[in-house]
Amino acid sequence: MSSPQDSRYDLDAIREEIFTLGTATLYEASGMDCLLSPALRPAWPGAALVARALPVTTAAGDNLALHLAIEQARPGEALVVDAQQADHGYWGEVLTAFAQARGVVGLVILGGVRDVRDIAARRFPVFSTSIALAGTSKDDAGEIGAPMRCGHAVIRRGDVIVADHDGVISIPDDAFATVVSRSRERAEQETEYMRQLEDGASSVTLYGFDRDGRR
Ligand SMILES: O=C([O-])CC(=O)C(=O)O
Ligand SMILES: [Mg+2]
Repeated sequence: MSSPQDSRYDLDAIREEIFTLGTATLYEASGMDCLLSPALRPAWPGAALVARALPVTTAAGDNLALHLAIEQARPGEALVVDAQQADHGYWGEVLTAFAQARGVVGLVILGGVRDVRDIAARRFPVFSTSIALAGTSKDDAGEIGAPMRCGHAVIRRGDVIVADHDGVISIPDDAFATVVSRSRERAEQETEYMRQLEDGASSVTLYGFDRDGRR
């Protein structure tokens, strides 16, 4: 299993470039089924995340697994949680403070969060399917670290999670270097397209069509 320790890819060195490339470019360049649910949205404007995934599954309406997962997480990991998309406040300021103290760097949760003003003040990146007030029980230990399916993507511990204003993707470590280099090429090509469009070119011609829409 890959992990932050044995990874070949230094995410810290490339984080700013990944934020600039963005999930839309990384996803298109990957050619992979690596999209998590489009229902996942940032809990505060400007939240962005590049980190190693620690997959977690909770019972609906129960957040004990999140407390346990923070204890088990390695610094630099982000929790990627299937909380059954239930509208409960599984996570808030208390868990954010605990996570930050342990070096956990973000949260992606198919479920609800609360205390978003305080989470934003702490600059802790959170992506959730809802903002929800309802509390949770603490009865079920859930599953921590096991591979997790989300849409067409399967998320394993140590996969690279990228999340921003456009969405959330998950890329296996051994594919990440190729995805980044293809993304750089794609971004360069789009910069050139933009230059030509601003000079009066048409996207119809740039994409290789004639005026009747034929290639
Ligand atoms: O208390 C909870 O279970 C969730 C929450 O609001 C917090 O972490 O602050
Ligand atoms: Mg709270």
